[in-house]
Amino acid sequence: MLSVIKFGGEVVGRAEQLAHVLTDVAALVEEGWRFVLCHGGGPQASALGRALGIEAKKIAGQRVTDERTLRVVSQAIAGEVGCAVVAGAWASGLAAVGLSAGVVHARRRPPVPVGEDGELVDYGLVGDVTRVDLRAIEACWSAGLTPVLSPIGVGSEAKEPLLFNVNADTVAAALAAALGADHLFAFTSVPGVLRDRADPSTRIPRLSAAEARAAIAEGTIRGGMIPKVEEALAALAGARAAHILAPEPGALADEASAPGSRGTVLIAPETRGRTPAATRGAEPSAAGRDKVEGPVQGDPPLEPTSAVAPQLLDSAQDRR
Ligand SMILES: Nc1ncnc2c1ncn2[C@@H]1O[C@H](COP(=O)(O)OP(=O)(O)O)[C@@H](O)[C@H]1O
Ligand SMILES: CC(=O)N[C@@H](CCC(=O)OP(=O)(O)O)C(=O)O
Repeated sequence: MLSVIKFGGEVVGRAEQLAHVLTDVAALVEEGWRFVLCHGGGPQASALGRALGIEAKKIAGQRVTDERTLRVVSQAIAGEVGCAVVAGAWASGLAAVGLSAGVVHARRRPPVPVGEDGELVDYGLVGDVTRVDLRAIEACWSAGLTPVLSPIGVGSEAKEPLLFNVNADTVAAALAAALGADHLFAFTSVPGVLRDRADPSTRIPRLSAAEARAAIAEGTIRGGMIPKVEEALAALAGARAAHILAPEPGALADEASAPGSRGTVLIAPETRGRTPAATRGAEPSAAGRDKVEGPVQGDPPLEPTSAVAPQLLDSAQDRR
C-alpha cells in the first residue's frame, strides 16, 4: 500500500494530534506500507510574518505571496515546521527525513478569476504544479525512510533560481495523483465533510465526485473545505481514494481498512479506466490499475484542477 498524508499547520501545532497521526503511520510502515507526509504550516507562516511586521493576505484560502512573504513562508514552513514534523516522526518511532524544494516543480500562477464576481487575482509567487519528481521519494523509501515534504515548488522551467509557495493540499493531491497512490489522507480539524458544519455528528461517510460538486454549489461545503475537497477530487485523477478525517488515535488504520468509517471518503469512478498518474519525467506508462473497492457509479470523468497540470496524468508508472 502506498499513501500520501497531508496535515496542516494546525495539526503540527498540536503535538498530541500530530503524534496520533505519526504513531499510526509508524505502525503501518511496520506492516510494509509506504507513505509520503506532506505538511502545511499556514498558521506558523502567518505568525512569523506578523512578528516581522508582514500581515498575511489570503484570498479564497490561498496566500498572496510577494518576495518577502515567500521568504517568511519558506523559513517558517520548510524550516521550522518541516523540522518539527521530522522530530515528531522519530519521537513516534518513525524513521523520517525532510525534503523541501526539488520534488514539486511549479510555475507562477497567472492572474485567475476568483469569487462570484470573477475578479482577477494575482497571487504573486504562488505556484501551480507542473510536475513531480519522485526520485528523492523513491530514494527515501529504498533507504527505509519516510519522506516529509514541504509545500515549496521549484521553478525549473526558468533559467533563474525561482521558488514558489504552493498550497499544501495541492502538493499532496499532485503527489497522490502522480504516485497512483492507494490513498490520500487529508487530516484536518473536523471529522470529514459535514452536512451541517456546526454539527460533527453529521459527517458524510462517502461522497461521489458529483455529490461533492453539488455540495459545493449549494453551499453545504464552504470556506477552507472547498479547496480540500477540490484537491481530493484532483487526486482521484491518479489515486484510488481520498479521505478527509480528523487526527484521532487509530483513525488512519480504521479509515484505511473501512473507508468512510472515520472520515469522508471520495472514491475514483470505476468507469474512468485510466492508468495511474505520471511519476517521473517522461517515463512511459506502466500497468493499469485494479478495480477500486466500492466504486462510485455514474460520475463524470474527473478532471484535474488547474493546480495539477495535465502532464502529470499522461505518462505513468505504477508505484504500488
Ligand atoms: N461542509 C463542511 N464540512 C466540514 N467542514 C466545513 C464544511 N464547510 C466548511 N467547513 C470548514 O472547513 C474547515 C476545514 O478547512 P481548513 O481549516 O482550511 O483546513 P486545514 O487548515 O486543515 O487545511 C473546517 O474547520 C470547517 O470550518
Ligand atoms: C499558496 C498558499 O496558500 N500556500 C500555503 C502553504 C502552507 C499551507 O497550505 O498550510 P496549511 O495546510 O497549514 O494551510 C500558505 O502560504 O499558507
